[in-house]
Amino acid sequence: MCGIVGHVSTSPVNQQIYDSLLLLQHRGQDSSGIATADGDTFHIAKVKGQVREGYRTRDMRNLLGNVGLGHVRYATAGSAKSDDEVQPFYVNAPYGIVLVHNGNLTNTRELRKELFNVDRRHLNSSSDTELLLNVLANELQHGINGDDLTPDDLFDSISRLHDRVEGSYASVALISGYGLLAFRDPFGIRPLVLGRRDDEHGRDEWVVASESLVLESGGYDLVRDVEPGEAIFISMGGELFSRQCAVNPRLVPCSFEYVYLARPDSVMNGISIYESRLRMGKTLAANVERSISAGDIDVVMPIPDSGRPTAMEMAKTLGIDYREGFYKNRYVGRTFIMPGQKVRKKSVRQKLNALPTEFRGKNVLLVDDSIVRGTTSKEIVEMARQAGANSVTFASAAPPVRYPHVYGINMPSRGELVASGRSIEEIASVISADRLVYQEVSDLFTAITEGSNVKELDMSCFDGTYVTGTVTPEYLAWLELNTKS
Ligand SMILES: O=P(O)(O)OC[C@H]1O[C@H](OP(=O)(O)OP(=O)(O)O)[C@H](O)[C@@H]1O
Ligand SMILES: NC(=O)CC[C@H](N)C(=O)O
Ligand SMILES: [Mg+2]
Repeated sequence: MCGIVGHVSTSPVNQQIYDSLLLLQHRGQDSSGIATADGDTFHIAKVKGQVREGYRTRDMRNLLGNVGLGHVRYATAGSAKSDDEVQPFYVNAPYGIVLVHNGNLTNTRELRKELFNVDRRHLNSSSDTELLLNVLANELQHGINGDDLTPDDLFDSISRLHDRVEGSYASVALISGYGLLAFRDPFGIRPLVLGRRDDEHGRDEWVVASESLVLESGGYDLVRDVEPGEAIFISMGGELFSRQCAVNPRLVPCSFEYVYLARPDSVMNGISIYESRLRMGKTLAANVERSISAGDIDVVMPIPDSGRPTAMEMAKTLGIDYREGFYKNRYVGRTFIMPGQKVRKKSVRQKLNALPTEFRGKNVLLVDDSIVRGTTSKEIVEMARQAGANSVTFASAAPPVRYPHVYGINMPSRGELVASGRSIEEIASVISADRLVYQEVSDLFTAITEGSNVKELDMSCFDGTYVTGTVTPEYLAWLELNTKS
């Protein structure tokens, strides 16, 4: 679940991309990259770590041009540490293309072989994004009719790319001398929105981004979500073309965006993330009410940050005091998307601190958006007890995560998931909670989709059903053996 952005502007675009990436930081902290197109020349800057620390003034000065793209990475394929896998990726033919990608491809083994044996393309990393770019380049190379590249040539290439590539991909590419291409996989698993604003002379300026908050902050109007399977091309001069490039597009967005990944102030596929989290609180409160007796809970407390909206709504629905007993160190990022279990565990303690006055002698209901590996909940319950809590009930806005997430969230291995193969009582015992209450899968579906046009959701990590055909038991076993998180 990286963050991606593309800008087509009438003035230099470097600062706009930087600002957009800052707003998407919560989607990836491993590394970041910016590419701009200045005539026929690409300027590219790639940095490790977070946006604010990464870029130097001289990097920014070199990023010339009015068209460009950016990326913040949370590695879900290949390695978070490798310099070679920092996005964007570049190929010099045809034309010169740079590309950024949010998502995860699930037929990488087949693509890798095909690209080498049939297309004779060299791949220099274990990143799936490099595969995606090379498929695009190959299809474009063989799909140009006449001397000039037309939007139709581009869209035909994306149709062929959809035929070859499986998995999730929201992507933005710059094509040297031509413009900016954005496309979304045929299930729209990962998000992408389109925005427009007028410059001071009334000319169009465009943005595509993973989340709508980027648009609001830059003064863009939300035009719409890019449709599943659709490709959008914006020429260097700001003319927009679009086409549905998939044969059977179906909107099946990732439910985990609503649970955890996206910022609450974004609207995704027409659904406000914040409001969906409030609805999760309502349904979860009903579940808690069914499983506890009066007096079991004195206060409702969120696990900052992502547990907040759900906890607030739960407190209101249950008619119990809402208190903030954990104080967050704002300088520690999101722990779940950090690479490596050791650093994740250490960071939970660095990030959250318990205020004993809020815990002493109280029966607390701790609310989080999800329990994945159990790293956070285990530490938090222990901290609540050390701070003097009388009893600890834990509630999760997401149902038990029992299956790998293969579409761009780093949970490829069942063995790591605390809920895999365990009953709810067993999970409660692992995290040392007195009681543990989970959201029901059907309630989560309703909470996310209520009042919207979204009819299906990818809930694979909760129910084990994968929308793309290549995710077989054999693939999952291979993934488990071949990925380290
Ligand atoms: O069971 P686990 O493997 O620990 O994963 C789940 C936890 O990780 C996330 O928090 P994170 O610190 O990443 O971000 P946040 O500040 O947005 O809550 C999420 O909100 C849960 O608290
Ligand atoms: N989280 C993502 O979207 C990551 C994109 C890509 N799979 C990578 O690892 O770089
Ligand atoms: Mg959290």
